[in-house]
Amino acid sequence: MASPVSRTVTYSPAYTLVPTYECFNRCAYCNFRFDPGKSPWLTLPDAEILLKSLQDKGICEILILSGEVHPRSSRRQAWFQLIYDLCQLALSMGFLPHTNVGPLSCEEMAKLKNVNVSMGLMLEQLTPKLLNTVHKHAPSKIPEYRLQQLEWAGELAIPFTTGLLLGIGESSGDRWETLEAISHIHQRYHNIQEVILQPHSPGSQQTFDAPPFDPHQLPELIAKARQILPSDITIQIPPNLVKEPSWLLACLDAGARDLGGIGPIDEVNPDYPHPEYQKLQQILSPAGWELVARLPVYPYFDGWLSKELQRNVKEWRSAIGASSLSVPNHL
Ligand SMILES: O=c1nc2n(C[C@H](O)[C@H](O)[C@H](O)CO)c3cc(O)ccc3cc-2c(=O)[nH]1
Ligand SMILES: C[C@H]1O[C@@H](n2cnc3c(N)ncnc32)[C@H](O)[C@@H]1O
Ligand code: MET
Ligand code: SF4
Repeated sequence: MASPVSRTVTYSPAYTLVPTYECFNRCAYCNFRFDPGKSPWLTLPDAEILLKSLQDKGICEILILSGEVHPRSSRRQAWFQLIYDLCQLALSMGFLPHTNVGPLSCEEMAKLKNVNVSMGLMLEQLTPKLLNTVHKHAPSKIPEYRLQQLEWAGELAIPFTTGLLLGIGESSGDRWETLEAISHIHQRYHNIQEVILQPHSPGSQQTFDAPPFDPHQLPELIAKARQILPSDITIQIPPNLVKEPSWLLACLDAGARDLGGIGPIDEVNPDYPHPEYQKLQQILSPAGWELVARLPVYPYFDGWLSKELQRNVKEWRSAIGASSLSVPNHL
């Protein structure tokens, strides 16, 4: 008898709030950033208006995604406070925040744990050679700093999302090393909920002149990642960056089980809109996959959250159980 195979693929109905697009780093592949001081910051009243318009629309996750203010800048404290306040506001309105705003101090991380159900930071690639190329002007991308974030998240018991950015000048050996490093951290702290395998996708703003990561290479990479990563880490692939239906299905066959946060705009890759829910269903259903909404925190981490956060999470889990989330209004 064939062994039973789970045919469920998940996604998170999400909306992205951007505290600021300004960033002191200049990653050569970035289509998001503005120079410091050249982009207004989101205000709390504007965020509240935005969030109000999202209530009762099936959106659960608020992804807080930001450009970065230098850790030693006199504006760092105000930047951090805005992020904290946005998370608190989203929570008070019933949403579940997930913050990915670049490297944080251990103290900043500890504070954000109180207002986030999970957090994230892409490890991207561990090889230091990228500091001479795409990350030449991006001090936040020093690999050891980023690895340390994963460890601090472990020490602080924060459910964490990380991932690899593919096709930015790394070799396949570099990819295995990065996956192995994630695997080691997870074996020590058991804090990594998912790993995103993100194909570099050129946009209209970037300076890095390289082709997109060839999605045809993804299934083999996913299969290898599945062997390296512990089985309780989910592999996520962004469906807007793997356009071809047959390749999306090949990625699932290879072991990917999550499509990440899906919402009206992919702020990181604005030239690649997220597919509509119905479109995804049309691709997945005939192949026997069921597309199921999930929360930004995986169930086995609920116990790591404060009682207050657990209350919000519990409500969303029963809403999902009643499948009121299966077709978000905005998709
Ligand atoms: O729409 C996007 N969501 C991105 N997300 C959102 C992500 O899919 C969800 O927030 C998590 O799966 C939690 O539900 C990220 C989250 C991280 O923690 C780290 C990196 C990313 C990258 C992206 C991204 O490029 N585009
Ligand atoms: C939010 C995450 O998105 C990734 N990121 C930044 N720019 C691009 C791009 N052009 N294509 C794909 N991913 C990108 C970075 O790894 C960042 O950490
Ligand atoms: N600046 C952060 C990083 O690169 C998150 C947003 S990137 C558009 O990790
Ligand atoms: S990828 Fe993130 S860190 Fe790099 S320039 Fe863009 S916003 Fe800044």
